[in-house]
Amino acid sequence: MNLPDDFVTKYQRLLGDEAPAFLASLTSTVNTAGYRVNPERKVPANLTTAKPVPYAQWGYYGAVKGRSLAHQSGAVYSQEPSAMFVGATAAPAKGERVLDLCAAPGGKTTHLASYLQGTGLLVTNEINRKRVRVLAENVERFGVANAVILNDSPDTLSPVFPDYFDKVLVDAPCSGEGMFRKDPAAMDYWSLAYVEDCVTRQREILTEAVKMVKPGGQLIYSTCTFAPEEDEQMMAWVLKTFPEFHLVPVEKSGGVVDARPEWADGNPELKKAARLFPHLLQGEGHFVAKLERTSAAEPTRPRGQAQLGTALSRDQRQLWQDFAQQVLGTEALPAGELVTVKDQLFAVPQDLPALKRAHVFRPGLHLGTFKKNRFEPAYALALASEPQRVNHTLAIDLDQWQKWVHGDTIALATAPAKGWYLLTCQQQPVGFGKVVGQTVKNFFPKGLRFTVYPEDLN
Ligand SMILES: C[S@@+](CC[C@H](N)C(=O)[O-])C[C@H]1O[C@@H](n2cnc3c(N)ncnc32)[C@H](O)[C@@H]1O
Repeated sequence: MNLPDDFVTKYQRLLGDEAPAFLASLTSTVNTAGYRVNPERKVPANLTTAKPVPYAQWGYYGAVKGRSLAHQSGAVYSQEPSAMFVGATAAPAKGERVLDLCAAPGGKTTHLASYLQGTGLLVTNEINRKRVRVLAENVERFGVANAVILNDSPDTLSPVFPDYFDKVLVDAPCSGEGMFRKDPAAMDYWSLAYVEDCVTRQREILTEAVKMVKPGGQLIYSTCTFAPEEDEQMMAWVLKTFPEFHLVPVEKSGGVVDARPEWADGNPELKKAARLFPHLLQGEGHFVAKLERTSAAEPTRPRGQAQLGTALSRDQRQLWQDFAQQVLGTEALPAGELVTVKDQLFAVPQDLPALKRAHVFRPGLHLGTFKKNRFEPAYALALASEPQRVNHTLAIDLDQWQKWVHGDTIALATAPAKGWYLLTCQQQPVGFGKVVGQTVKNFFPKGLRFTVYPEDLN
C-alpha cells in the first residue's frame, strides 16, 4: 500500500519523531475488527469471551460473520474498535433526547440506543437517500424501538428542533485518513484540497448542529481523519464562532491521547479532545471532542406536535388489538402512539415537535401492514421484541434458521395452533412466521434473504 506523498510529507512535519511509527502502522496488516454486543438481548456466551475494548462498554475485539445468527438477529453489531469511542464519549443517560445527525450506516446510532435502553428519544438522520435505507435496516436489526429516522439536511432540521436535544452527535463526513489501512480506496479521492472541501462542509453542518443543542446540553463531534484542519482547528473555530460552547474533557484510557493544541491556535483547552492513533492502540484513526452549551440561555420551545401519520380506523384498531393481545401479550406491547402511513402501522415515540417539512423515513417502530381484513406483523417489531415477554413464540433450530433466512418454508414435527409466532433461534428473535398445520410460512423480508454456507457457521 502506497500512502499519498502529500500525506506522508504532512505527517512527517506534524509528528516529527513519532512519524515513522505512525506511518508504519498505516501500512501494517494488523486486524482491527471489532463488534459490540446488544445489551437488550440474551447474548450468546461465546461472544463475551473475546478481549474487551477497554474504553467501550459492550465492545470486543474480533470479527463476527455477517451471515451468522448473532448478526441477523441483532445480538451484535460489527464496528471498528476506535469508532466505539465515539458512542462511549456521548454515553447518553436513560431518558435523554439524542440526535445523531450524520448517522448511516448506524454504528454510532445503535451504540447510542444501547445506552438509552428504549427510553427517551433517538432521532437518527442521514442526508443520503441510499444510505438512509441501510441505516434503517441496521436500526431495525438491532431492535431499536424508540428511534425516528429522518432523511434530511442539517439546515432543514435545525428550525424543527431549536434548543431541543440533550446530546447531538456530529460524526462528520471527513477526508477519511484514519481509514486508509482498513479501506485503501479512501486514498483514491484524498488530496490536500479534499481536506479543505471537508472543512467547508463540516462548518456548514456544525453551524446547524449547535442550534439544536439545548442549554446545558452537549455536542459530540468526531471524525475518522488525522487532518488537524478537520479536528483541532475545527474545534478552535467552533469555540470562536459559538462562544456559548466550551470543551469538556473527554475521558481517555486504553491508548487514547490528548488532542494537539499546537496543531491549531495553541489554545490549551483543545487538549480536552481526544485522538486515537493506530500506532498507539488496536484500532483505526479517530478524533473525538465533547462541547457543552452554557445553560444560562432560556431554551426556545419547538412549536406544535408531530403529525406523523393518520389515526387508525376502527377496523384497523381491532385487527391490531387482536394480534397484540393474542401473539404479543400485555407485557410485550410496544410503547408510543399508533399511527398509519398508508397501510403501514407504526408506534411513534411521544413528545416529538411538529416536523414541518422534514423528510421522515421511519416515524417510529414499524409494527406491520394492514392487508385486506388482516394484519401482517413487521420484521422490525419481531427484532424489537423480547422473546421472554411474548405470548406466542416458536423455537427453531439452526438448520431451520438457515431455511428461514433463505426464504423457505419450515416443516414442523407437530402442528401448533394456527397463527403468527415470534420465531426464535437459540433464544434470539429472528422474525414473525405464520404457522399453518405443520408448516411455518416464510415472512423473512425478501430484500434481506441470504444463503448460509458451512463456513458461516464456524
Ligand atoms: C462518517 S459517516 C457516518 C458514520 C455513522 N455515524 C456510523 O457510525 O455508522 C458521515 C455521514 O455523513 C453524511 N453526510 C454527507 N454530507 C452531509 C451533510 N452535508 N450533512 C449531513 N450529513 C452528511 C454521509 O452521507 C455519511 O453517511
